[in-house]
Amino acid sequence: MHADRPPPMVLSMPPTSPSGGSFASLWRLKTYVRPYRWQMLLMFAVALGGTLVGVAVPLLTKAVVDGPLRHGERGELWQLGLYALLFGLAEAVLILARRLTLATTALGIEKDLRDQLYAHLQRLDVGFHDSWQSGQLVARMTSDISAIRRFLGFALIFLVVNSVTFAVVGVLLIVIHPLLGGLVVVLSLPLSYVIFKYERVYRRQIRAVQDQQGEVATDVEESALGIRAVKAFGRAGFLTERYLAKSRELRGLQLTQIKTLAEIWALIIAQPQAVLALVVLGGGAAVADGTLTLGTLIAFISLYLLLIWPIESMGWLLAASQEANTAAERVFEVLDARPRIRGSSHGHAAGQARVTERTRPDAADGAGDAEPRLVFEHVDFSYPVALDRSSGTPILTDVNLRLAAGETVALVGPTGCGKTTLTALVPRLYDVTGGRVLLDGTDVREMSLTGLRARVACAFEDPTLFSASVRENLVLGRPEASAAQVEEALRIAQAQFVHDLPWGLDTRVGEQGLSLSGGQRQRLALARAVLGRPPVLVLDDPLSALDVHTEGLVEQALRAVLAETTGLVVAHRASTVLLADRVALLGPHPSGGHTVTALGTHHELLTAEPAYRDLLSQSSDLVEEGV
Ligand SMILES: Nc1ncnc2c1ncn2[C@@H]1O[C@H](COP(=O)(O)OP(=O)(O)OP(=O)(O)O)[C@@H](O)[C@H]1O
Repeated sequence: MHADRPPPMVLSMPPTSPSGGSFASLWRLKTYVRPYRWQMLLMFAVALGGTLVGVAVPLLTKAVVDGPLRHGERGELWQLGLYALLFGLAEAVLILARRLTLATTALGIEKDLRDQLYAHLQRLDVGFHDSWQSGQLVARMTSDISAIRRFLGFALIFLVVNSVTFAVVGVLLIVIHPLLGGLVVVLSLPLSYVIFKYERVYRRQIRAVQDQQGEVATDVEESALGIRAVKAFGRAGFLTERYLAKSRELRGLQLTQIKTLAEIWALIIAQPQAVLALVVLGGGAAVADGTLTLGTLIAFISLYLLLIWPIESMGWLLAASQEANTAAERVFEVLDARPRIRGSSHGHAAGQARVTERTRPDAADGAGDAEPRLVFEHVDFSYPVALDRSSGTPILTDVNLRLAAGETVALVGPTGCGKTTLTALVPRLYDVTGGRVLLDGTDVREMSLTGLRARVACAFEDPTLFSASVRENLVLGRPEASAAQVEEALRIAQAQFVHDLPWGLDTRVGEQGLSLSGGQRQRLALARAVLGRPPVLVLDDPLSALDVHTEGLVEQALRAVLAETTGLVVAHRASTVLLADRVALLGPHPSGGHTVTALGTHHELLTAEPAYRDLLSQSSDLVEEGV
């Protein structure tokens, strides 16, 4: 890595050095090849058939030269000519069959691998995605998988076919003329050694290129997604510089890789030509001496010429194999990552594994004696800073909070104190590192993920809309929602503006669709969360992007929703705080991280907690009202 290179935009990076044996990762692809084994076998058989037919032609030539030509027998010539024609036709048909099977097989394996990688990425937890650059994942899904397809559909077949050609032709050459044949075989040994040496160097170089391609893809993606910020802050120049530096580095790495490849190719091309010159010289002398027939020399040279393309293509084939091996290595790095957040295999709904009286947190943490719906019990949390390390700096320490059914609690605290983090523990975007979160008495880790997420709906601070219709975006978490439920959710979130969009609820929004304002997006995200009236609603500053008038209307409707559901609401603004029955104030914990330092109604905290008053001091109307 260059010293002047900017630090990565992620907390940790996936492994970047090659691991395992030379072709260890390619070998692991066998599971994906197995369903296509018959097609693969057919491909090998057809390719080998084509090669053997090709080998037969020089032998036929020898028969023609040493037989009919030498003895002037025309009848035999016609027969041999017919054989040559049949062999030629057979070769053409076999090549056609190979190409047709190859396309469907290789594309089928590529699709299976890509589909599985995509599904795996969806299964992996948020912590994994936090620590991987998205460009690296995109590069693995696209260019790496294509490199694997090229290998399986072409390089692998020819590696096998070429090896068989070497063996068959090598034996035939020795049989035809042991001395010349032996010379050809012995002279090919140093070349094999040099190729083996180069292969290790090339492997490292190709991995560096592929990783750098991921870096460049990340830069392109970031600047495309963040184009508004880039323009607004006039940072296009800075980002272009950063991109150019990475692009230059990629070019440098590619040039080094090409230089290595060029050296291997030069050797691979020079060696057979030099051997051919020796064969022509030695063979010519033997024919002149009468120790070798002309037909044998022609057959020998024709057979040797059959080896030239396989030898020359070895450079390309080895390069393609190495590229595919490192590509497979990079794909398996993702496939091998295990989701750290999994639903319980029992998949039971709330109700089992109830909290005993002994383990219940203090009643002072809220919710009185009623059976609490949502409980944070001695919760600790720290973000995993690296894939292989389990914990970093504590963010939350010993958080205790109980929310009764139907109660709404607002989370208030200085910026960066962990409010959003605390809400993310409910739908298990992250798992607690200590303590537990209970929903209706069941540890959320003991529930099935589908069950849990059907009971908990969230609206995040940054409302993400997908490239899909408004309706598809709305029913994301509840595909079964009725039209009436969608309408109700739109009313609660004051998002009826969607009916005025060019195609109403069918209008495409998101990245490739119509651009919506921040407030509009926030209202859609809110409608998505309240759709189907989930038992637990987690809202991260739901009113932040709304104008005063809309805010009032949303607040009113949301109040009605929150009266019937249990709500955990991150509040930065005093108006949001007023949606809640009680407020949990987050502040520093003596042993690091943040915890709930005060709990009570808005008015209680205003009177008793100077820190709370300070935090809300900007909303002076509420402070005055409270006091
Ligand atoms: N994905 C992440 N990986 C590592 N650290 C994170 C991650 N997300 C947040 N943090 C860190 O955790 C801390 C708490 O962040 P969080 O977003 O929960 O705070 P917050 O109270 O919601 O802040 P704000 O009021 O500004 O929205 C911050 O120090 C932040 O840098």
